[in-house]
Amino acid sequence: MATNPFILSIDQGTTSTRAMLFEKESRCAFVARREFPQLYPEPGWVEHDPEAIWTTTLAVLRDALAAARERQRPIAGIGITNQRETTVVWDRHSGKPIYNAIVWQDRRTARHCETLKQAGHEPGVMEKTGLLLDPYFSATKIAWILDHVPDARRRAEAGDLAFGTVDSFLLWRLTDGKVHATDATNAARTLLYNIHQSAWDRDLLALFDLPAALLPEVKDCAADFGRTSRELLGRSLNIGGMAGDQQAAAFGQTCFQPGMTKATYGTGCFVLTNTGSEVVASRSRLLTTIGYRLDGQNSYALEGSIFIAGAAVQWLRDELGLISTAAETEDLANSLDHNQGVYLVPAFTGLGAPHWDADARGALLGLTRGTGIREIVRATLESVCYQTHDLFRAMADDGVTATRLRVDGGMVSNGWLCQFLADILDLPVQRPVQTETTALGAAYLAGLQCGLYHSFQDLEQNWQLESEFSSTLAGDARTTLLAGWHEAIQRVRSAP
Ligand SMILES: Nc1ncnc2c1ncn2[C@@H]1O[C@H](COP(=O)(O)OP(=O)(O)O)[C@@H](O)[C@H]1O
Ligand SMILES: O=P(O)(O)OC[C@H](O)CO
Repeated sequence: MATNPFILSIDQGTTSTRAMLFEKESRCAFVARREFPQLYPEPGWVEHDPEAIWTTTLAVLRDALAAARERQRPIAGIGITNQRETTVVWDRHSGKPIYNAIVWQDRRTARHCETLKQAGHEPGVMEKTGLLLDPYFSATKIAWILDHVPDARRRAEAGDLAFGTVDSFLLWRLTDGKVHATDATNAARTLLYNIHQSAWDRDLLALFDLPAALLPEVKDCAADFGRTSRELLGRSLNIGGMAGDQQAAAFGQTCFQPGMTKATYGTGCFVLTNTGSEVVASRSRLLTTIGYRLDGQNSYALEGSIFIAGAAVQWLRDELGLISTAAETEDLANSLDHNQGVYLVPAFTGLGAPHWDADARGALLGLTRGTGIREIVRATLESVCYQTHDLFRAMADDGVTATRLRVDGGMVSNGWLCQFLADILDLPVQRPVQTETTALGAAYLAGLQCGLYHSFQDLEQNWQLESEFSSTLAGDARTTLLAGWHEAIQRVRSAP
């Protein structure tokens, strides 16, 4: 292996695409980032143009390769991590998508899911996939495309079309159509993959009326995913790591032992607890998912998914105009001793775990004549912490208890948020030095595959604590705050 190489990570997220160069010891040496348009063709629909996903990926990749060249450093391998569940169907011959990418947040298939639920299919689906019948996941999105794009179903059955989550689509393009593959963590979010047998499931394909010919091969998270096309990048680089972004973040946080838990605060918030080789079937409407697969062995996780976290701060900035930057929220929240009884329930796209109430809508409660910007901002940050608390309570009901929480994502630069989180969870909250853990996790997977790392210990020694936040709140104050929150949640539920 060449000396002192970088690992290149592609992080294709919901609102932007990033490429980063990592040093072996986890320092990020370079970041390129491009945003791309969010498309809302109808209420409740969210789409991306797959060509925008592709062109932003190519642009950030080229920037990262130029940065490595400038520093005269080789690239050991590429890791890919991605927004999960988002669905692309493309023509195998031309490589062109036949419809826009239907994004994980899209609710257009709510009725399809409801029909399947009414017919009693949810318990069987949950048993095999660890997921619920919700429009969040890929299967009903694929069916929608086949049912609405002329001739798509026939072409799918003839083997002319390919389905992939964003990782697969990018891999196909990067390898010039040579590789149609995904990894176990992304496959586990489709509603078509049996997480016990580690195989696409024929009965699930029949239930959603989807031909197997659409599907990619499923690999380990550290595996030979092929090489980048020389025509495309001028270099043939090994793609050796792949994982959905939340699983990659848990890997980047080195949550390798059962019980270790991370929460990533970006657009949404996703809490994952490692459950090791044990598949914990949630009784509390959390998701069971594959945390990572290495050497053919699954490590499982319990997941709580909150759809709106940082997006609520963006709403304060862009829709309400109450702040001009997200960072201002810290001082505004800090300037109050108490929330003054004001609660925001940011159910802008319904409620995720553990409620899964697609029809709930947001509300601001407890307003008085004295309520101002500071109270609303504080209620917004508090809502992110209360939602996390509800996930932890659900996990505890499932017999999974965390003793501390590792946090990452754009929001955790907000120290007030981290402190309130520790107060409400009554748990130590640990913020690492490297909070770009999603991209780092993909880099670690690629680094394991190319032999830059040899064991989990190599990765664990990279993890460094930046700050630990511990609860300073008295128990009865916590109980009172949570009682106010739960009353607010009841007020917005569509069917309490
Ligand atoms: N200091 C801050 N306080 C509160 N929220 C913040 C702060 N900085 C960023 N955010 C929020 O974090 C989100 C960005 O995080 P990021 O991890 O980049 O998200 P994503 O990868 O989902 O696009 C935005 O929604 C933004 O509003
Ligand atoms: O792109 P992010 O960071 O908002 O993450 C999206 C999740 O993967 C959706 O499940």
